[in-house]
Amino acid sequence: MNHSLHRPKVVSVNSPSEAAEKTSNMIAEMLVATPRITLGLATGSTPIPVYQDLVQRHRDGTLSIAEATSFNLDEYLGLAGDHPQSFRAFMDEHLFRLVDMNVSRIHIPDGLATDLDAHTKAYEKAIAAAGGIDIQLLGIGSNGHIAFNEPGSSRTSRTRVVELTSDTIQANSRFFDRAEDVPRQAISMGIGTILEAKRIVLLATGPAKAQAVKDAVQGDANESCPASLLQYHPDVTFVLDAEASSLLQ
Ligand SMILES: N[C@@H]1[C@@H](O)[C@H](O)[C@@H](COP(=O)(O)O)O[C@@H]1O
Repeated sequence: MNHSLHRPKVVSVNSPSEAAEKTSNMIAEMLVATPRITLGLATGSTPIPVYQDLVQRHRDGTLSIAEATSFNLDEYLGLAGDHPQSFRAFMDEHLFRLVDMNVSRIHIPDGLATDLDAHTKAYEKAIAAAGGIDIQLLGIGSNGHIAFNEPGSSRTSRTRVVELTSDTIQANSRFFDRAEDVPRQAISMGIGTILEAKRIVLLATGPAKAQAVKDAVQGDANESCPASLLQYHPDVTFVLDAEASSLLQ
């Protein structure tokens, strides 16, 4: 494990759409240079314009994702992949069905897995067997969470079942009819898993992310802000719009 701290690179632009474009450029450039790449993918509202941009490039004939392998960060426990609020359904809707990805190389935790210990260990093994993640896309929760690694998650955590905090349940309730419908648990890659990606790009937009971004980039690296633990990785880029970067000094 890497024990030295690094200052993350910050790319700050004006609008959310420019931030998404910078992010999709990084991913597309890597895909064009190395089509057999392994992508780490994220859900949430923030990456939607990144996926739209990748889909557009595919439609324009300038990008193929056919050779790539992908691993998503997380999935709600208890939701089937075809449940409309599952992260699998989100990815199908925003990316997988709209590009030429090979379904056999798409990986996302199974919210209905029964032997969770075996399932989470197999997920880690599959990442390793694919040669590790070449570029991991991340968003950030307003409490600093990455994937579903809530405050208090260890730097060495691996893919596992996690409890969601009430702020996260509240924030994600906008996708559900009622807050009571939001699952209380999820399967999430760990921080240790994420830190093994060769390169990490975290996209954050909007004022609700400004404090978490400040804590992650300029605060101490500790478990109270999980994204601050990215300071242990030598190649992290935060791509921010003006609002998300507004508290950085
Ligand atoms: N597990 C996901 C995270 O991967 C994501 O970064 C976060 C922020 O989502 P949004 O981009 O919608 O603000 O939400 C969820 O909790």
